[in-house]
Amino acid sequence: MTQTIERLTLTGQGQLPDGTLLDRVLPGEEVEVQPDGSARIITPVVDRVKPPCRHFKSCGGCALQHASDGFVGEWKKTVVERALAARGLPFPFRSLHTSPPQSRRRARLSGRRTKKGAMVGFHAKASDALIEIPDCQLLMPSIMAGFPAFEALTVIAASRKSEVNLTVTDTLGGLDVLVETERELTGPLRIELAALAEVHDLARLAWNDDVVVTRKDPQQQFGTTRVAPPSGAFLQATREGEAAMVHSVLGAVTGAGRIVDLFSGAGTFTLPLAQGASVHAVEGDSELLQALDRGWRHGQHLRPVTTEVRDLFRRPLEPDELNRFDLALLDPPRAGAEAQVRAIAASDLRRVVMVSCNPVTFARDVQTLTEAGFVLDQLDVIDQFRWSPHIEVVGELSRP
Ligand SMILES: C[S@@+](CC[C@H](N)C(=O)[O-])C[C@H]1O[C@@H](n2cnc3c(N)ncnc32)[C@H](O)[C@@H]1O
Repeated sequence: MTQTIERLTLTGQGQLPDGTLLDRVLPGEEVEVQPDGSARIITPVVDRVKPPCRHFKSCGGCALQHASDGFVGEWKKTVVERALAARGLPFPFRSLHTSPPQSRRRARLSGRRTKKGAMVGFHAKASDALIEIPDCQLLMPSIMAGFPAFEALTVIAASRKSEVNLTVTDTLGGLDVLVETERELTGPLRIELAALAEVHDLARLAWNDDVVVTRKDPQQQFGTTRVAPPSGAFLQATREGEAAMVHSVLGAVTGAGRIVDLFSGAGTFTLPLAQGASVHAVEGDSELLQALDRGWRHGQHLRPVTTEVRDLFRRPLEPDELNRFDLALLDPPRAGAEAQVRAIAASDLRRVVMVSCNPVTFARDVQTLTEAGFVLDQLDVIDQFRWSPHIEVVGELSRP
């Protein structure tokens, strides 16, 4: 029976009128559901394109390679617009950034031992099956060139029964690799791993919570300042996406001399902001703040930066603490910043910039602010997780 795809869900799956969810389809397409639950496309829409990566059908790393960039961009905009409309909020869209192919600078890969050696890749969607990705179109070429090292590490770290996780990050010094494994780090193993890092020219190699060797500074460039975040630390997914977000944030803070950067991480926004304003960076992870502080101390021509380790879900900055600043920037995790936003609503702050990776919690938090007199003035949509359903936004809010 031929049926028509009604819409895409937030996970990028196509939905039929009876609620059935299908992968790799687009709204308006006529399909037949196959006995294995996959879709046979009967009538494609014009937005359908040939997936650029040959692994797309099997690999779970991408969900939307069958759609044109134009379609994906419009769809991501619509997801944000609908999340805001559901709360009666406007969608003052200004710009859309889409990161290019082969630009992802951080990835969490899985590795497994095989009879011949090891395989490293992404999992198939919702499956234990591991897919090798020699022609991946997502990851930076520098990460693709690191696969011999990842495989050699997997041979050491994994057993035939257990998988290992490899968090790999492209840094200014080369690849930074964190191996998460059940195998314990012993003295002889440490020597073996240090030699492996040498052979493969890794910048840094960490084994669970231990840094085995730092051969080159695993730094990132935040504005004019270089920071070496801890192994496996959060980092915006692409340099291009980060640049677009920093550009939006800097454009939104004109004239603000004292800024509080909430959920600051290792200083992605703090340090570019510190080129023109004094910044108080607040974050729950002390190692990230130590890295930020070290970067600031080595930076040049920066205004004062202070740091504070604080759980902003349990102990948000109170209104009297917020009133010391001209503007608050927030970049919370997916759960949003409910408690912190309530405190901002009750403060005297008149300018807020919100960065978010979840349109649903973003809309909830914006609503709290608009109920306290704020207006969402403009919004930039950032697609740095290309070909995935993830969306980032930067919103600028003010109140008279
Ligand atoms: C989306 S990241 C943004 C980090 C930074 N702004 C950046 O762009 O690199 C969210 C940050 O919130 C921090 N975080 C998560 N839960 C927190 C909490 N309850 N209190 C304070 N910080 C928290 C994480 O450690 C992480 O650095």
